[in-house]
Amino acid sequence: MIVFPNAKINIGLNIIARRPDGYHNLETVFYPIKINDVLEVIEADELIFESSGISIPGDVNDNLCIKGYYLLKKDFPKLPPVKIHLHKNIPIGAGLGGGSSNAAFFIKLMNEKFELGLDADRMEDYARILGADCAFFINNKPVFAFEKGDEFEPVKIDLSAYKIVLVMPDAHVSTAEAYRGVKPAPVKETLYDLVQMPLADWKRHIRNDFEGHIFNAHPVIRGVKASLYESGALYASMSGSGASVFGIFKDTPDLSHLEESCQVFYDV
Ligand SMILES: C[C@](O)(CO)[C@H](O)COP(=O)(O)OP(=O)(O)OC[C@H]1O[C@@H](n2ccc(N)nc2=O)[C@H](O)[C@@H]1O
Ligand SMILES: Nc1ncnc2c1ncn2[C@@H]1O[C@H](COP(=O)(O)OP(=O)(O)OP(=O)(O)O)[C@@H](O)[C@H]1O
Repeated sequence: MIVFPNAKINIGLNIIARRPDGYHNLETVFYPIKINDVLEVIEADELIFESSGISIPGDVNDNLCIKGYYLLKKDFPKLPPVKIHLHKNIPIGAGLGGGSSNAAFFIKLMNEKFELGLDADRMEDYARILGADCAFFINNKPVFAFEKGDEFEPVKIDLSAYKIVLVMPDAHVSTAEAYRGVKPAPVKETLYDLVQMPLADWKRHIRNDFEGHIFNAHPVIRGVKASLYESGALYASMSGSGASVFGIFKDTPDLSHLEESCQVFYDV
């Protein structure tokens, strides 16, 4: 069975408080975008993980698909071994939730392939264990997220009339690095209300709290955001913990001046 895990962007990201468990409470809006990996699972004699495309740093046993397999295996001991092939297109260290999406799609795939009978809520519960971003990808619809980013309220946002462009500069930011540098603060107005404003007003009201210190550490990312505004973006922001930056445009912009140093994904 083959599935196509997609990426997400964060529209707004406010880090509100540090939690006793070391994580942070936040507010964000997750919006799915059309940059996809390819994930194939077939039955095999032993558990095997292979990947192609962008190389994935770290130990194979830390791959979120393998972690997902062992998580399900604990509760479903009869699960047979599988061979997992992941073709990686979603940039890593990008704030696009690629690994998290792989984990959630792996759970959904296993549920369907082996008829585990899990409903969406139960799959979200498994996904939450693997990472804060993972649960969103179970339903994979635009949502306002709060707590660790793994509790949701539906939100009505439809950007289909616009062109979303995603730029990945030559910089990588790890999520842990991003959280280490941020000062949590309560919000004056909840993002849940702010995203209901007209898109033209987002620029003045909707922020990503990671941008300040990440832009200082990686000025190239600040430059990309400025370029997107200069090219006519109605709204532009770093996604999640970076390093990718998205712009929302009325019409597809000409970003050829960025293409030498950055990877540009049009109309995602
Ligand atoms: C930046 C975002 O992508 C925004 O959507 C997410 O908050 C990150 O979610 P994620 O990559 O799934 O995060 P996890 O893999 O669960 O955690 C990675 C590290 O990020 C930090 N972390 C993550 C989520 C959160 N609400 N508070 C945190 O402090 C913790 O230091 C944790 O050790
Ligand atoms: N399936 C996977 N795809 C990509 N990275 C994975 C995967 N499974 C585990 N990882 C690990 O996650 C790390 C990337 O996570 P990191 O949070 O730094 O980047 P990210 O792309 O911004 O992801 P996110 O937006 O989910 O936080 C990689 O270095 C890798 O070791």
